[in-house]
Amino acid sequence: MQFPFGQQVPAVLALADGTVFHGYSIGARSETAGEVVFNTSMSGYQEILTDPSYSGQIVTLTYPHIGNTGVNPEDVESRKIQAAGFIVKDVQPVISNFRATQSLPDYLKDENIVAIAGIDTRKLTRILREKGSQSGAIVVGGDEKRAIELAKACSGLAGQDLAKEVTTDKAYQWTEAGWELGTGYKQLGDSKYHVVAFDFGVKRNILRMLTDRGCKVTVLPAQSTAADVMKLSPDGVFLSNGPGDPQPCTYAIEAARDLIEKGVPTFGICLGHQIMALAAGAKTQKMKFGHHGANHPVQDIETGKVLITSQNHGFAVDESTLPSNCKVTHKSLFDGSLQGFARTDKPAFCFQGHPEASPGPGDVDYLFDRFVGLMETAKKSK
Ligand SMILES: NC(=O)CC[C@H](N)C(=O)O
Repeated sequence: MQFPFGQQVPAVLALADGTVFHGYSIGARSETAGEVVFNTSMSGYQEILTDPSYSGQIVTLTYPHIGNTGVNPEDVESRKIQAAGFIVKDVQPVISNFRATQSLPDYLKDENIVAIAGIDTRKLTRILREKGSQSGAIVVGGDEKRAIELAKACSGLAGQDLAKEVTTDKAYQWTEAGWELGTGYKQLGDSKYHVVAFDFGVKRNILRMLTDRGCKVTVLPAQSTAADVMKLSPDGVFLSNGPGDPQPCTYAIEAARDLIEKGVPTFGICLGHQIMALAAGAKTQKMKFGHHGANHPVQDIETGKVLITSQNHGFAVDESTLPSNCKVTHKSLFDGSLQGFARTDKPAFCFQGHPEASPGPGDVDYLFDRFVGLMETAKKSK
């Protein structure tokens, strides 16, 4: 095996089923455990690492060459790396990108993230697809026994409320808009709407997509109540993405139910979609290996159009449990699972995938316009 960074620091990855992979460390010299999931995106490793929805998960990328474009301080979806660990096939020793300020391995080391390269990620992905996601552990130094022990001791994500772990401590205003070559991130111009966003682990690009559409955004901690939100007189409420199991987030389910009942225009993404479903009385369940990638086909049921979407979820709403005041708007063409629904009695809708992409295609960004449309209609009828 060739070690591209000179020094060979062995590392081992073990799965809870006892499978072991030997490779080399490209991050912190430590150990980590988490649920191992595979992501099929070909680019966007920095956005993936910093997506708070990956908290508690060790991510492996199916694309084999990672690190080619280095990292930069702009392409982050939150303030730090959130994934519990990282697994890749080959890390490139040469960085080629005009925006790069650091190599991926140096970034992983600086952020104290345990990561392994040089393993057969295709074999690993096949195991996860066939048997389903499972716990795993990476141990730098290569102690197989220790890695198996750690993997077996890691309990997985079902029943875990991680939204309250990753959320902001305090409310804050968000004014950063989309990125442009030459100028970088723009700032909010004139604002037309005030959106209150629940931070269950929100990705920054979601907030930028709202700012780009003239929304002034106030971000609130996950455990804020409907009364906290109403005090801010919002035109709309946004329920963010986030890690872990939606079911134990009872505080969020209750707040969402109250706000939707009051008729406040509401938009939910991913964990926010699951919370909106639970608030409506539907049920969620753990998926076998989830959806993680930037190339997932989803059908818009109203138009029949097929959209290529970004996805990152391990739980899903059971469509058969949706009450009659919810209509299905989107479905996955990979496995037929529910991807979006709208309330028929209230101005509220949600999407399981990631319309903000980052990384990924922008096929579903019209959902942000739909949210603005709901706020506009509500404003006019006031
Ligand atoms: N990206 C997300 O919001 C993920 C939602 C939830 N944690 C899941 O895995 O299904």
